Amino acid sequence: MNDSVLLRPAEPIQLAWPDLLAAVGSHRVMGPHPDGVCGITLDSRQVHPGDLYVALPGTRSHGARFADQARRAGAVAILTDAQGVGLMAGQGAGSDDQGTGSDDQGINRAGTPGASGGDLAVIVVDDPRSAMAAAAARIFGDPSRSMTMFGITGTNGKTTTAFLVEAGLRAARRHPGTIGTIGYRIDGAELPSGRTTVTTPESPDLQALLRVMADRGATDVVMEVSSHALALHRVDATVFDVAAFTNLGRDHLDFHKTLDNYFEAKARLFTPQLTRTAVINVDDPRGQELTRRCAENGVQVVSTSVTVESDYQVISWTPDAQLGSRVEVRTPSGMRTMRLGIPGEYNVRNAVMALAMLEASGLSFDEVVDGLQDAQVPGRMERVPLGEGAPGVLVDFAHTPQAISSALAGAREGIQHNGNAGRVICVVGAGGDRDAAKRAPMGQAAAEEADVVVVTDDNPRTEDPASIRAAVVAGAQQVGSAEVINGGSRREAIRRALELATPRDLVCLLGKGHETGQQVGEETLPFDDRTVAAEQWAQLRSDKHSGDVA
Ligand SMILES: CC(=O)N[C@H]1[C@@H](OP(=O)(O)OP(=O)(O)OC[C@H]2O[C@@H](n3ccc(=O)[nH]c3=O)[C@H](O)[C@@H]2O)O[C@H](CO)[C@@H](O)[C@@H]1O[C@H](C)C(=O)N[C@@H](C)C(=O)N[C@H](CCC(=O)O)C(=O)O
Ligand SMILES: Nc1ncnc2c1ncn2[C@@H]1O[C@H](COP(=O)(O)OP(=O)(O)OP(=O)(O)O)[C@@H](O)[C@H]1O
Ligand SMILES: N[C@H](CCC[C@H](N)C(=O)O)C(=O)O
Repeated sequence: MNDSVLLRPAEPIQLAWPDLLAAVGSHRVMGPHPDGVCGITLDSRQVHPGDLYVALPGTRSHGARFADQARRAGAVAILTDAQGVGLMAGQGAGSDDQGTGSDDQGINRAGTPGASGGDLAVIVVDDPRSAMAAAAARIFGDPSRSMTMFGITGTNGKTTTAFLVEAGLRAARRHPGTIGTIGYRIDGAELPSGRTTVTTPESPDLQALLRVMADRGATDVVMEVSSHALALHRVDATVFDVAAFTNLGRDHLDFHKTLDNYFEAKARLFTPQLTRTAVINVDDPRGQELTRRCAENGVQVVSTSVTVESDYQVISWTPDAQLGSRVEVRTPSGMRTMRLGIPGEYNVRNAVMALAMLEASGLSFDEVVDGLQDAQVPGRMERVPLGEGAPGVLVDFAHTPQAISSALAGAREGIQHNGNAGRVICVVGAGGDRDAAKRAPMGQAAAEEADVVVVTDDNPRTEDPASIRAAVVAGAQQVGSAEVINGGSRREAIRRALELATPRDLVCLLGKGHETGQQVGEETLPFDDRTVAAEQWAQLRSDKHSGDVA
């Protein structure tokens, strides 16, 4: 089944041509005009009849190269940049150009023979991603304006905080939609096309999804806003009532190049065009910087912290025996106490941030607290029960140096609180085709916190797994205090960790969290850390049993 069909609104949509042109801003137009458009997409393979096809420059290609495919699938117009026009002309895509294009804005016509995308109208703009976002919001009726919108950005903690906000909203009997790394849900039920490969969808998919959510009765939407999304204008034309900044750490420098660029991408969210109220973790120095900027640009700020003076300030917190914690927080409405079911100081931060977001939207502590206390997040410090005599096993999505430190520190606090002097054994690798410079720091972070580090593969994608492992091992070996093992494939490494562990130890499988597949080359093979841990434990027991019998 084609996912995009499911994410389109049930009711047909038609945006009149002049309204579309008004939405995209400054432009020039070539070719005959259709009456209007019924949808929008940036992928020629996803075109529905009546769509506007947006031909974007990409990292591998330019969408203009697929204009013919879009036209054959029923696109009635193309939105692109000057480069796209040139490419379509070069391809002869517009061999049947009637040359009847008009200049609606009084700007020069391209006058390029054959550049109109054939019998299609071509709208040419300088920044097709911004224009695409504005057009998408308009085509789908500006759905973000009819719901309370929560956005969360930051290197780590977006998914967790989104789950906490969702749980608080559901406790308050609201009907939240959610959009993020773990898919799309309404009222907790996954949408049929819920499994996604991106955290924040491209604007045509996002606006269609928001329309679907609004039509299905969502009162609120909680969404993760990645730095890619901000840099690539995926959330332009979406207005967030409340947006949160969790932290900035090392990730995605393959895309942003420098930490400052990465921060600037995130900072875009905290401007009046996108956000009304900002909830900011001011323990992070970049959070302090954002607070200063908001004071200048007029976005209202609510601050949260564990260590410095703030609006929502954690006064104390203690880990408890069930890998949870008890938190005392001073809020603008008084002192509050919560018992969280998720461990670690970082989850205290996430929960306080979620509370501040919910109260900023007008809800009260009493309405939301049960949700915050009960929330669990798939693949985040998720325990894998293996039965009697087995070591503790947990699965976590930590795939940055900071996340690895936080998760392992949380795991250590949990077992120490239990009066258990067992070891923390960490299985960790780094993803291929992603920021290579984070690999050694990831190994280092693991070795600083764990007693044993079994280095393995994450999603190798198109890279050589052994070279990725070597980089992680090199970082881990710099530390000197932990035993570091090159554990081979992920299945072998999980087995090795379980073999080494005593029932008092805690085995932490990091990096893949909720993921159910492993990307190897261009393929995604079935792989779920939770299932593989259970399978390998059963195998070890059976091997041991046959050894005993023999
Ligand atoms: C780095 C990045 O963001 N890449 C995005 C980019 O792909 P690209 O530049 O490689 O595209 P391309 O292959 O050169 O193709 C150019 C254009 O032709 C179109 N095309 C291509 C082939 C075809 O047959 N027909 C067609 O129309 C493509 O849709 C594209 O618009 O443009 C595509 C659509 O225009 C995106 O879907 C794609 O995101 C991919 C899926 C991706 O994996 N992105 C990741 C890195 C990402 O966005 N991650 C963030 C961060 C997550 C986190 O915080 O951890 C996220 O929000 O998920
Ligand atoms: N506030 C935080 N500070 C530091 N580490 C955190 C924080 N919250 C979560 N983590 C760690 O980061 C991992 C990923 O958390 P989560 O999925 O909530 O973040 P994310 O920002 O959505 O990540 P991604 O963008 O990669 O999907 C967790 O499994 C945990 O190890
Ligand atoms: N959204 C993140 C997820 C990384 C998950 C980890 N398992 C990996 O493959 O590196 C990314 O695409 O970079």
